[in-house]
Amino acid sequence: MSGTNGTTTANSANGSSNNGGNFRSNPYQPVGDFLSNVGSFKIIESTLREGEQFANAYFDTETKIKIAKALDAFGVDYIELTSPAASEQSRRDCEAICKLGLKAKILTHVRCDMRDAKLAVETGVDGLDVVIGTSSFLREHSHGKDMAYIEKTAIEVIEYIKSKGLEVRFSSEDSFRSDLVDLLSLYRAVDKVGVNRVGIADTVGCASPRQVYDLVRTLRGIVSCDIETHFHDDTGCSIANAFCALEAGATHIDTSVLGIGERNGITPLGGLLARMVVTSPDYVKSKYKLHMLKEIEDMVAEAVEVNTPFNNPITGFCAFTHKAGIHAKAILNNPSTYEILNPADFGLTRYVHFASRLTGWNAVKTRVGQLGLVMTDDQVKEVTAKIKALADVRPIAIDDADSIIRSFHLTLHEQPAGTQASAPVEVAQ
Ligand SMILES: CC(=O)SCCNC(=O)CCNC(=O)[C@H](O)C(C)(C)COP(=O)(O)OP(=O)(O)OC[C@H]1O[C@@H](n2cnc3c(N)ncnc32)[C@H](O)[C@@H]1OP(=O)(O)O
Ligand SMILES: O=C(O)CCC(=O)C(=O)O
Ligand SMILES: [Mg+2]
Repeated sequence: MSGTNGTTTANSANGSSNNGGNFRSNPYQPVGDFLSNVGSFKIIESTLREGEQFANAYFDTETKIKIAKALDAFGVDYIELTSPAASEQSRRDCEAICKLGLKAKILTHVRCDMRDAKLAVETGVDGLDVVIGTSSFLREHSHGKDMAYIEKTAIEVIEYIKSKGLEVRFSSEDSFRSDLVDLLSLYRAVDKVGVNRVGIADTVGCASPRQVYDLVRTLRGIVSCDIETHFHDDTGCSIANAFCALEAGATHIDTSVLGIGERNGITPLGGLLARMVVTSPDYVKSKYKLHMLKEIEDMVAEAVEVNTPFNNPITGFCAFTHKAGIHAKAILNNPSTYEILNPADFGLTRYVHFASRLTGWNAVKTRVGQLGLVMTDDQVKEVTAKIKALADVRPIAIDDADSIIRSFHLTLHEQPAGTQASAPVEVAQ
């Protein structure tokens, strides 16, 4: 099929499948680290909790249900919902989603407060994600509680939730600006009373991958329960931080579709899976319906009235577009030369640009073939020069390049004018 911006779909030069033979080897799997969970992590999908905190988000019940069903079909392990303490409708929506009978476990996210916990356990959720800030910023300027109060209340709330037969996670908010000794002693205390998971949250997006690795690794040595992690993207590290957390022994990663959340959001579902499919292809491809990613992102983008960013991993409009001639030639020979992700894994197609001044003759040769025309290599080089000449004057579109190719071809064969098509040709792959 023809692209819209001077591109054409392309498989390998001989037209064979782009996934054959030696398409990808996997040198990225860390080896020799028995704590690493890069090949067995779980996703706590928080579009319907953290995502609702995105500035543009307003999810009515129908939209929440649609998103929850799509995430479930996609294969996420958990779906986290807004606290039922937030509003009466939030509570009703939580109950409605619990009644859908999804495969994913349904969690709701509550303050470390017995009133919130009591309300939440009545909604039908499988578990509660309990949170309280532990940094001095939050202890002084948010809830005003000291560490002794936090530990005592955490234990009460955890024991209460467990007494109701539900799963419970306890997380410190702003973990990376919290005192390490305080934090570890709090986690040790909640681990002792049987919490299912402890959570580390980079609430302000300040952590670097190395800091994440160190903290998770240290925590891994302190608690025996699972470790969940939550990374904001203020400094652009949310995917790298999630990856390092897994390498250090974290078991669960919080995501949201397109990364939506407070401020500029958290680890995006698609971006995380782009990272993880490279590291752990068998696990990721067998667990998640990767072909659904675009549809889910489009659904959420529409619901919150944003466009998918052009540079979004996997689904950005040019994520699999190759433009410069050097790239195009190699991609046409073997896509792995300039692609670490295979678009076919996501139900997508790659495009090779052939209408710019950076275009080389190899890309044009492929296009000539797609148009059903025959030229020698020297002739292709000549017509490539004509495409470049026009592209030096103004941006050119697919129609322009095709017209140049067709006109040139006509001159070669002295065909009468007027037989050339102006529209780009659909090319079957
Ligand atoms: C980092 C995160 O994303 S955490 C999750 C954030 N999610 C939400 O905030 C859910 C939506 N929130 C809401 O609807 C409201 O904030 C509510 C219903 C939770 C609370 O509303 P209000 O009682 O009106 O309080 P308000 O929002 O102004 O302030 C937050 C309150 O929670 C308390 N609080 C904050 N964190 C915690 C905590 N982890 N555990 C217990 N209490 C807490 C604060 O002390 C404050 O209570 P106060 O006014 O009695 O001092
Ligand atoms: O509950 C958590 O672990 C995270 C809460 C949160 O959204 C945050 O700290 O940014
Ligand atoms: Mg958050």
